[in-house]
Amino acid sequence: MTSAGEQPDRTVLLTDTGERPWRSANLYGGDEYSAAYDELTNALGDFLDRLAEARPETELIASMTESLSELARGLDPLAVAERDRVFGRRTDLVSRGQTMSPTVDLAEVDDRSASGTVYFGPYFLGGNGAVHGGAIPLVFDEILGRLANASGRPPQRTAYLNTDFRSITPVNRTLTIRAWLVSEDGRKRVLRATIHDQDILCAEAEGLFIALRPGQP
Ligand SMILES: CCCCCCCCCCCC(=O)SCCNC(=O)CCNC(=O)[C@H](O)C(C)(C)COP(=O)(O)OP(=O)(O)OC[C@H]1O[C@@H](n2cnc3c(N)ncnc32)[C@H](O)[C@@H]1OP(=O)(O)O
Repeated sequence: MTSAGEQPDRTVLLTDTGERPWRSANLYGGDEYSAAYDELTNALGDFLDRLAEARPETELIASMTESLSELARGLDPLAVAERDRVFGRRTDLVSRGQTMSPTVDLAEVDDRSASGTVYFGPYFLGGNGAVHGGAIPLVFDEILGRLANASGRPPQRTAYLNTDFRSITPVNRTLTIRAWLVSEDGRKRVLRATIHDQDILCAEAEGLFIALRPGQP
């Protein structure tokens, strides 16, 4: 633990270029708008990570609060209907243009499986170096949801998502994530996923996804 005033050890957090591992190469090949939006969500995620690590003085807290409030006020008149929003809807971006869950960077994806990496920064810390137990199902829902919805399948919703925490999931490490289709029966699709820290199984999950009927919300 770092006391107030000391610099936290960033050596495990940053690459030699000074970038956080999960903040690099975030494009699958999007357009200029996507690239700009990606930069925005990267900056926001980076801010959240640094805020989570910091112990600012009262004066800085007040000044950051004012800056953030001003930015929020600037966005107020720009609110649009859900279908027209950008946040979380950019499938051409590795992050999907969102900061709610850590970026799941999928290197291999086919109709039945997906694998890649995930990196939980300090924002996702639960305690004692372990990722918050709520953030892990979030990532499983993200990868299983993407796989369930892949390859032109009708939109799916998660009916259940059962997670087993097998050992702590460490923050600030690049972890391996895998997901695969287990079975398909009419509208029901069962998928499983794992997160590993090298050869250590951190967590695993099973999800049931149901294909929505036309008009079903
Ligand atoms: C930009 C894009 C990015 C894309 C990338 C996006 C990534 C993120 C994806 C996130 C996805 C989500 O989190 S979605 C948000 C979280 N989930 C939800 O809010 C879902 C809330 N629940 C529902 O809406 C509903 O319960 C449904 C749709 C799941 C099911 O309702 P339904 O359509 O009426 O179907 P129903 O007849 O009840 O069930 C169909 C069959 O499934 C079985 N079944 C249903 N629920 C269960 C259950 N919990 N456990 C066992 N079995 C179940 C039934 O017994 C039945 O079996 P049988 O009798 O036929 O054998």
